[in-house]
Amino acid sequence: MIYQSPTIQVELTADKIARLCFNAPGSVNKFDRETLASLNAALDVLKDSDAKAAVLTSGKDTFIVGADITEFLALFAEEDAKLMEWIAQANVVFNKLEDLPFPTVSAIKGFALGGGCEAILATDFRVADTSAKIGLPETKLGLIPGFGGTVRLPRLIGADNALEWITTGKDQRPEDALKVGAIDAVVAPENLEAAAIQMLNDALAGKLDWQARRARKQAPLTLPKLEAMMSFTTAKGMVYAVAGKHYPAPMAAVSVVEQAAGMSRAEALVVEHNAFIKLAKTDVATALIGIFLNDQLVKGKAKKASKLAKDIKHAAVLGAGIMGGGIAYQSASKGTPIVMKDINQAALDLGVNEAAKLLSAQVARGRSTPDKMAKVLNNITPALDYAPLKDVNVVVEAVVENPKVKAMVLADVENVVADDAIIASNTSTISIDLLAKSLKNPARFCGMHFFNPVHKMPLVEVIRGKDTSEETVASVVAYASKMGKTPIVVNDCPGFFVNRVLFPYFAGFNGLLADGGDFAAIDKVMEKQFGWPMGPAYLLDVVGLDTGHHAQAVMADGFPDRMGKSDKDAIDVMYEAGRLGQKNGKGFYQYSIDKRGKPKKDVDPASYTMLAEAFGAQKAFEADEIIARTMIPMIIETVRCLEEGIVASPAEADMGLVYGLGFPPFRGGVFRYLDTMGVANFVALADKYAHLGGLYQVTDAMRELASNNGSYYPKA
Ligand SMILES: NC(=O)c1ccc[n+]([C@@H]2O[C@H](COP(=O)([O-])OP(=O)(O)OC[C@H]3O[C@@H](n4cnc5c(N)ncnc54)[C@H](O)[C@@H]3O)[C@@H](O)[C@H]2O)c1
Repeated sequence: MIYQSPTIQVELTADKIARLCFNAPGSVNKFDRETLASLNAALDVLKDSDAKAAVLTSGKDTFIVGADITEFLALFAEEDAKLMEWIAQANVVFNKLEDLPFPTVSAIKGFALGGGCEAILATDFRVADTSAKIGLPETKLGLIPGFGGTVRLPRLIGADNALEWITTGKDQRPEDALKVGAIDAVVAPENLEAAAIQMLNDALAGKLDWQARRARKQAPLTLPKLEAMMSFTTAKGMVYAVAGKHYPAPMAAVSVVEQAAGMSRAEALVVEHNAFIKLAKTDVATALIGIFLNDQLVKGKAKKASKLAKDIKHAAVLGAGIMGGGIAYQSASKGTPIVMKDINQAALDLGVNEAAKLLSAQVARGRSTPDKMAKVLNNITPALDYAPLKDVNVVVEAVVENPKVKAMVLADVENVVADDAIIASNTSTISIDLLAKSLKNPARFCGMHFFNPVHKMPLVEVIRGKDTSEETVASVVAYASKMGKTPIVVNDCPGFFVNRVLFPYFAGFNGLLADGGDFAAIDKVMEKQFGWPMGPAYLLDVVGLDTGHHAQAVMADGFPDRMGKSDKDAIDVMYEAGRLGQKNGKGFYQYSIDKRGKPKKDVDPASYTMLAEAFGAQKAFEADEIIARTMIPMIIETVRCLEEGIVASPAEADMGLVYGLGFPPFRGGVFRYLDTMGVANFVALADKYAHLGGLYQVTDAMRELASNNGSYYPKA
């Protein structure tokens, strides 16, 4: 051993080949400050050793997952000079690696992402095994690569390919990385190090020109002027169309590569550093990094829960409708066989057909095989009676949203399943404590609230009733995770968490319409400016105005002071006119089917006439007022949920909003949004609208936090 630290060990073989192994304590390697410092020291030792060549490898299942994102928020809060010092020092280390006086190769398995990818770019050669996933995901965090990724990658694989990698941030499969020349070989895992060392021996024997390789990475990009102009202009157009105005990092990446194209390595790195620092200070980067960290926290909680969880080997779902069919598909495709029970053969056929359709689409896109598809379908057992449920570990009830039907079904189920089987309900509005009354053993019962469409929406709300046992909660959390979903645990209340905060937002929207607002104009502001995937009118049409109408009544019942209403609102107008939304082709908008068979939305003069009859002449509202009047009620209700312990932390609330409702990720969620604008500024804004009613009244605790200049997330 010629060098050893807690994160890196270097040994020299008899042939004088140095083996630099990243092997940090814990499950993965990452570039935290300690590892960077250690790499620096290891390279100093190597440089002065009698090594003839070096291979970089990992003692873990993966190579290096990237920089340590948990260090980012505190680091980025430092002043520019400090941040520049950190990034410049990191680049001294990566340059040192690239400039070693002998050939180098990376032996890559599993993830080599972000800083991990930038490390392999600094070696002369790269060999990956079939498990490798390589990429530069920094733009997904609102950043660009900062350890030379924007400099080395374009010089290695060409500007077009590099921009695609960097602006999409996607992991690349080894065969795709090989195709563009990002790596030099793909081998079976058992041959990885031998193949890497063979490459070094070939370089030492003069069969591979490692110096020429190195020189190319350090020289300016050779692109004819016209071609360069075309290439960067096209990239900018495409990137803007995909990323949009709210996500500046991908565009910044294109500009950096363009600006640095004719520069030496040293000059190009300075361009990269400056752009990195600018992005690191944006609210967007803070929000996206915050989401990453919150996601880790939620996943950590789920992992902890799995220790207390029952092993779910076999599941059942009651109801083969929109939700039941989706739940069956999701469970089966993630490896938990499921019985799908309905009272109606036609519904069962439809459920199985829907699953088959989703699977065929995956096969067509090359994401699955007919073999796998058959296996998943075999994992779904349609049933018209309860007999096949007697051995399942969990039952998810997803029958019609009717308390009486649900009570009956739950009681029946409890009589059929094993004593220790868990029973969950996918109800969207009915109190879990109320439903629990129909069970003999309410400890084994909780809510498991999926979102529509189940296969796409990442969130599952797990609702703890007052009698639910921790083992039940943990088991349902573990089952949701196994289904590939992100579970957050909330306490029981009308609307649970997500719908409880959504309906105040709809109330704000209704208020605007009652004052003459134009729903299409409101949708435009909320989509284009605030960043929601759909504005409130469109969302109501997609959810269904019957569902919206019903849920609104449940919320009014639960929170009469704030959500009770005496006047007819726009939801009532649409519902009473039989305009149920997308499902019957008419809601706020009207719908037809386009050439590709997708629903197409158009403005319908009839709905304007109806709204004008109910609320009088139209009035134009400024974008700021539209945002304030819809968002203030949602924000205050979210805060109330935290204060009442419905949701456990700002992090989980924000993940619920982002994953369950599509809250704009670049804003990070309600609590991040509040911290970014300043709680005091929000309170002042809400006070301006306080005359609009209870939903606009901030809580005492918010006011106190504002006066103490406090925040919901710890200040970095
Ligand atoms: N659709 C959504 O967007 C959505 C979202 C989240 C939660 N939910 C909730 O999920 C549940 C189901 O909603 P859906 O939209 O799938 O409804 P749906 O009407 O599409 O399906 C309900 C199914 O239940 C079946 N059913 C009725 N009584 C039954 C019984 N006794 N035993 C077995 N099956 C029975 C019906 O035949 C039908 O196939 C509801 O509680 C709803 O509130 C719906």
